[in-house]
Amino acid sequence: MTTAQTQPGPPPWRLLLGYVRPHRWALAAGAVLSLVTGATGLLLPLVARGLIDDLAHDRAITGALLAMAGLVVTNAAVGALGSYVLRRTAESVVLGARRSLASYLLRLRIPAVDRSEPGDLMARVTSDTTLLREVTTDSLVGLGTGGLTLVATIVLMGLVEPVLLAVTLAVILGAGLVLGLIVPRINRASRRAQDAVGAMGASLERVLGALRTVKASGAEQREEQTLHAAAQESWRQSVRAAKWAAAAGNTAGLAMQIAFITVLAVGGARVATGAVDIATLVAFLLYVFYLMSPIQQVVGAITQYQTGAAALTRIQEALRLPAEPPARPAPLPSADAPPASLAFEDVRFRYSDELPYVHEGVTFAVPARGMTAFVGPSGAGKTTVFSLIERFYEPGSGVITLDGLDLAEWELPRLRSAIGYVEQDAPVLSGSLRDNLLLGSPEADDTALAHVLKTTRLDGLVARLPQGLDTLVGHRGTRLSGGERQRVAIARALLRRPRLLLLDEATSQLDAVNEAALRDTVADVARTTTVLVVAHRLSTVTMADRIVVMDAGRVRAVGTHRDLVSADPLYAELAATQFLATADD
Ligand SMILES: Nc1ncnc2c1ncn2[C@@H]1O[C@H](COP(=O)(O)OP(=O)(O)OP(=O)(O)O)[C@@H](O)[C@H]1O
Repeated sequence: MTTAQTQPGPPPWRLLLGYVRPHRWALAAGAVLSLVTGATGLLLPLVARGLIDDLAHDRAITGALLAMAGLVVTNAAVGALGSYVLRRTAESVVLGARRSLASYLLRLRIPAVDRSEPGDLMARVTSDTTLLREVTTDSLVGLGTGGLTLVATIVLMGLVEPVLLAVTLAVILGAGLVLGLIVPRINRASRRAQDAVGAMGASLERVLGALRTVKASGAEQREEQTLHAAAQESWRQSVRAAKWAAAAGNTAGLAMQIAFITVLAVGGARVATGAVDIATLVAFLLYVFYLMSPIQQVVGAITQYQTGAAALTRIQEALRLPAEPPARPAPLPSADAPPASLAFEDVRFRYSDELPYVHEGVTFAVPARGMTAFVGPSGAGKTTVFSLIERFYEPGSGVITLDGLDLAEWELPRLRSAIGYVEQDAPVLSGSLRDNLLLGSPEADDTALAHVLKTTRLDGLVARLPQGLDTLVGHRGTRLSGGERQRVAIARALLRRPRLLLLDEATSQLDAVNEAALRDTVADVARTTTVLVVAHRLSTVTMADRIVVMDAGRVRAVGTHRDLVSADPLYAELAATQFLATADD
């Protein structure tokens, strides 16, 4: 995915702190509860010593027993509570990351979506965010509690014997340098492992999105190889990360052993010269022993953080993709809203800097009300006209106006709420028929719904289905026929009572009866609103009020069917050869 090629941003921990900040008090409470659990654990030996003492001196042991029982119960209860609070906080951090990322992805600009793999984006929301869970608990809390203990122990060691502390710190510093070499390797391997998970998500999405074609092409085995290769790569990199993490843990352990031996040697020499007494050396060695646990904890936190940092970087990359500004949804046009007028003025546009221009100076004007058909050879830039009207892309130069106002001046939700758009492949979303119809107008009442079902001739289908409007249509509407999907898409757009209807006509899929009915519906709609159709049928163009003929990114002629057949050779040729004439033409 090309998000991986975006500029490096701020360090990932900043993003993590952003997600953790709303939960900082819960996290601190969890950390304090963990410390209290540790402290109550440390008290137990003392109470046990008192109990043995009481037994030896023939004293009543009830008090000591009660104290012990109380401590055990408190330790267990506080421990459980602490662990619950920490896990809950970690889940809340994951939730926050998922929500912000999901909201951001919905606002992505279409060019960013064009360059991304949906499966990889999905992996960033589902898999990468999950890794924040361990980072929050193990890394942050481990670093906090382990770091505090470490500093406290080092301060005490300094008070006991500064020279031996210097020796210990020198060994720790050496280990730190080795860790400095290992840690980036864990980060790199984790990053590659997560990228491979993303690649696997992308491959899965590609295969499952077109499983019928994959099967029909007998391509299962090749696709399987791609999926396996991604899974294998993730395994390989995770194993590599595990290898380096183990090396880091062992380096810390080894460093402590070396520190212990060095302190013993240097301390022994100092005892021999009388610089320190033997009791100081023993006390210092005990501290070196105590140092082990917080150091392991801090190193564990750092290595754990590397996996999280790799995930955070991937999340950050997705959050840096170009997105539309956040905006409140706009209300749909009222029933008496006037139809919109539209104009393109010398519009030049290309999909990206490396690609040739699709529009090389497109100019046309469409008055409010009536039907305008766009025709032209495949690839002439007709659908692109619609994409620019919806502001999925911005023109390189020239002006597009709706109601005389530059599209750039329109608030995006208000612009889109004025438009009903039926894409050529009429996408239907998984869910019920009702969900699909109400997608763009959740407030539409039953009367409006019934009316639209009738005009798009879906009423018969709904009546036939046992669950009626609540029938599930399957992933991408696979349980509907192509023609039904088309009519659902048109019904969805009509329910919005658009001031401008954009209809990218499918090249096939409607039978003659339904097509004639829809043609009547569109003609009806065009009496009250502005309708733009990318036309592939002669029956559509013959009823259009005006036809815009596009070729090679320019408008070559505008007129009625009758005018153009005689005036424009390309149109005459298209009319004769390319339009799909229907039974009743
Ligand atoms: N998202 C995109 N990224 C890059 N190029 C694109 C994109 N969409 C379309 N194109 C290219 O832009 C050109 C115009 O496409 P457009 O879909 O507007 O053509 P069209 O006239 O509607 O064609 P058809 O009648 O076949 O639907 C084509 O050459 C196409 O390959």
